[in-house]
Amino acid sequence: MQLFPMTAKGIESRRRGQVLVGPIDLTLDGTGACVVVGPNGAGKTTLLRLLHGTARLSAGQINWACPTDEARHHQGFVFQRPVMLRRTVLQNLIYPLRLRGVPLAQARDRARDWAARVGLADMLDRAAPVLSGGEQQKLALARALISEPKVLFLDEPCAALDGRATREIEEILTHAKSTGTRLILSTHDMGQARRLADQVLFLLGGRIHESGPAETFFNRPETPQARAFLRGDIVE
Ligand SMILES: Nc1ncnc2c1ncn2[C@@H]1O[C@H](COP(=O)(O)OP(=O)(O)OP(=O)(O)O)[C@@H](O)[C@H]1O
Repeated sequence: MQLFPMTAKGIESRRRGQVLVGPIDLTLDGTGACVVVGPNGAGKTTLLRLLHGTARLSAGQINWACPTDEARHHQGFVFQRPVMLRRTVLQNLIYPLRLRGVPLAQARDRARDWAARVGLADMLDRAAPVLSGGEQQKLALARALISEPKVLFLDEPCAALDGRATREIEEILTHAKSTGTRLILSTHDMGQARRLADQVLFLLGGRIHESGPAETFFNRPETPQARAFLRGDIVE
C-alpha cells in the first residue's frame, strides 16, 4: 500500500469564522522525518490533526496516494501526554493488535518483543497509569509502532520529559525512521529538530512561512523570521 506522495491543497481550519490555520499547500513524500516548528499558537498541533484526519478541514483537501480510509488505517498518532488504557503494559500493547484481528498468542509475542525494544520488558504486568512520564511515552510509542504504521504523527512527544527519556525516545524514532516509518513531528526543542529532521516546516500565524531540507533551514534560513526564531528571539 502506497500512501505517499500526500498532497494538501488550500487546507484551512477555521473557528467561528476566524482562520486558525491555513491556507496551506503541502506535498510530502514517503521518507524521513518532517519536523514542524514555530512559536506557540503557530498552528503546529492543528496542522498535524488536519493531516491525520482528526481535525475537520474547513476548506481545501488532502489527497493520499491511496484511498483516504486506507491511508488512515496505516497512520499512528502520539500525543504530548500519553493516553493509556488503565490496564497493564502488556494489555496496552496487545490492544491495537487485537483491534486489527491479530490472534492473541501472536499479539502477546509481538507485545513482549516491543516492550523489550523500548526497555519496558521488566514492566509488562505493571499498571500503565503508574509508569513514569518517560516510561508512559515509550509505551505510547511502542503501542503506536506495534501496528507498523507507514506514517506516525507526534505532537511534542518529549515536551514533558528529561534529557535521558528524550534520548531514548529519539533512538526509537530514529530506528522507526530507518525501517521506513514516515515521521511527522512537532517540537519546541530545536536540538531535537536538528537531530531528527530531514525536512522542516516553519509555521507562523497558521501559515507555512518557510519549508525545505533541514540542512538548509538550520544553516541558511531564508527569511528574517526564521533567522530570528533560530536565534531564540520572540517571533510573532
Ligand atoms: N478548539 C479551538 N478553538 C479555538 N481556537 C483554537 C482551538 N484549537 C486551537 N485554537 C487556536 O488555533 C491556533 C493554533 O493552535 P495550535 O494548538 O495548533 O498551535 P501550536 O503551534 O500547536 O501551539 P503550541 O506550541 O502552543 O502548542 C491558536 O491560536 C489556538 O489558540
